[in-house]
Amino acid sequence: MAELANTLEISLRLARSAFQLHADLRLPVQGTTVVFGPSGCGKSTLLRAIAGLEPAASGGVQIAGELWQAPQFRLPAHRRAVGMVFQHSALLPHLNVEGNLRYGWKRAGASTALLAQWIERLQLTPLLARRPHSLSGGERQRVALARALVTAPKVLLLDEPLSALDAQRRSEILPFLETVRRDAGIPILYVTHAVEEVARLADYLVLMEAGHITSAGPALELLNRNDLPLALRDDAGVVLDAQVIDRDAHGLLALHTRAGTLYAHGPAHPPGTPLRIRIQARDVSLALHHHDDSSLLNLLPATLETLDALPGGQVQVRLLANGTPLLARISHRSLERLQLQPGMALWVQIKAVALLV
Ligand SMILES: Nc1ncnc2c1ncn2[C@@H]1O[C@H](COP(=O)(O)OP(=O)(O)OP(=O)(O)O)[C@@H](O)[C@H]1O
Repeated sequence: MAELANTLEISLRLARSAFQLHADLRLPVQGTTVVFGPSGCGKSTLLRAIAGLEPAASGGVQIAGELWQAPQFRLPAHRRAVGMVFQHSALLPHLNVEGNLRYGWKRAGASTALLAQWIERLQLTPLLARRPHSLSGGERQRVALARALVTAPKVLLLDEPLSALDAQRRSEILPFLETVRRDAGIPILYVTHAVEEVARLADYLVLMEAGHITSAGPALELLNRNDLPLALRDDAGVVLDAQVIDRDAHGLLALHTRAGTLYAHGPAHPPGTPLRIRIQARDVSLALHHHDDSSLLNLLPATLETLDALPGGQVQVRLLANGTPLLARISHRSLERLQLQPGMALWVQIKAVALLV
C-alpha cells in the first residue's frame, strides 16, 4: 500500500473508429512526467481519460493511493481532484483575475493560505484587478496555472500550456513552470511537442505512438538514448546534470559534469549549484587530435561508440566521454575523411552548451 501512495497507476483503454488508446503506466508521484509523441498519438486523450472526461475510457486510475477508476467503479470527473491547463485556457470573461482564482478555490474549499501562496509564487498580485481580455497570452496561462493549483489538486495535468505562445513569451513563463514543478508537491503530467520543454522540465518521460506507450523512464536516461525517435530529430542532443564550479569576470561558468569540465555563459550561481545543461548534436564536432589553437573552450576526450546514417547525407555519432553519452552530427564526407570507426579515441568539440535550469 505504501508503494501505491507513491505512484500513479494508470491502465486505460479507449477505442475510437481509427484510434485505440492502450496505456499502462506506473509513474512516480514526485516531479514532472512529460508525455511526448507525434500529433494524434493520444496524449490529450490520455490526460482527459485520467481526469474522467472520456466516458468511454475503461480501466483503472489510482492517484497516490486514491482510487478514481477501476473496472466496476468510476469516480465522476467533478469529484476527481485534478488541476488542468490547456493550450488556450478559458478564463471566465466577466470576472477579473482575482474572481477567476476565487471561483475554483471556493468550490474546492481549499485554504486561504494556498490561494495567497500561488498568487505570490506566480507573481499575480499586479494582475488581480484585470479582466482576462486585457491579459497577454503568457499572463493568461499564469492565471490558468494558479487557478488550477488553488483548488488543491492531487495531480496537475498540463496539455501544451505554452504552445500558443511565441518564443519570447515561452521563455518568460518557463521559470514559473519550474516554480510549479518545485513547489506544488503534486505529480505533474505535461504534454508538449517541444524538446526544449522536455529537457528543461521533465523528471520522467513517457513516449507515445499511435495510442501506445513505447517507452517510459527517467527523463535523462531516455533523452540520451540513441534508439528512440527523439535521437532522429533535428534538435537531437543530450541532457547532462552539472554543478557550478565558478564564474569568471566575463560571465563564463565552469561546470562540473560526469563527461568532464564544460564552460557556458550564464547568470551568477553560487559554486555547487546544480544545473541541467543540453548539448545539441549539431553543436558537436569531432577531431582526431587535441588542438590548442582552437577558439572552442569545450574539448573533451571521448570514445566513438556507434555511427548511424541519417537522411540527407548526415551521420549521427554516439560517443562516450568518461562513460557519459554524447551525440555529434557530422557529414558523411567528414566521416570518410576522418575514417571514423567504432572504438576510436577522439576529441569532442562543443560549440554551445545551453543552460536549462
Ligand atoms: N472527440 C473526438 N472524437 C473522435 N476522435 C477524436 C476526438 N478527439 C481526438 N480524436 C482522435 O483521437 C486520436 C488521438 O487524439 P489526441 O487529441 O489525444 O492526440 P494528441 O496526441 O493529443 O494530438 P496533438 O498533439 O495533435 O494534440 C486522434 O486520432 C484524434 O483524431
